[in-house]
Amino acid sequence: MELKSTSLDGCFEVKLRSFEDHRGSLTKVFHQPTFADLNLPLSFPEEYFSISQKGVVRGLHFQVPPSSHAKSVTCISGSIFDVAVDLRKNSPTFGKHYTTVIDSRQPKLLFIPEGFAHGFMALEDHTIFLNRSTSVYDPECDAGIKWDSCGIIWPDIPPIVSEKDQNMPLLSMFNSPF
Ligand SMILES: Cc1cn([C@H]2C[C@H](O)[C@@H](COP(=O)(O)OP(=O)(O)O[C@H]3O[C@@H](C)C(=O)[C@@H](O)[C@H]3O)O2)c(=O)[nH]c1=O
Repeated sequence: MELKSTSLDGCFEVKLRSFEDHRGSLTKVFHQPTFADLNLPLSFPEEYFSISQKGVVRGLHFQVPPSSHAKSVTCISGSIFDVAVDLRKNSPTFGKHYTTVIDSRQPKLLFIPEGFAHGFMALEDHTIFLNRSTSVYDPECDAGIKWDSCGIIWPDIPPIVSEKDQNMPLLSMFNSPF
């Protein structure tokens, strides 16, 4: 695993190691000693995957205090256009975003610290997104900002968005608790 900085302080890409042979491949998404060496969190009490068809947009999500958390996200089938938005009021990059394509065929993680919103668009049918969070899901603290309110240039694919996400507040109207 190899850490790469992004334009947002504290948000990292982590290149994953794959072992390939005639059967296929094996890729590690978590290795505790390596995460410790890279100064990344070691405890991820909730982990899940979602399956999306091409064009599905999920986000931009986060949990507010006292249940805010960091995330380690990746794509294990298909590919995603992944986005992190800095919501830390005192950050020089407040309101700015980082985007990257995560392709399951060239696997990498995006590590998103507390104080960020996260979202993605699935670029292929049957895309599988894998998320690990440093605290469990807390519906009381589950929050978001509208996916198209942050100046992100999304891929030119008709977006499929849930009603919940379509009704999220605009970034400009959002009073960040971070
Ligand atoms: C996010 C989440 C949802 N759920 C439940 C609540 C709900 O009934 C159902 C679907 O939830 P959502 O519509 O919020 O799922 P989804 O839109 O896929 O939410 C995810 O979006 C991406 C962008 C992220 O960054 C993730 O952290 C997460 O917020 O799953 C959990 O039990 N645990 C969780 O961690």
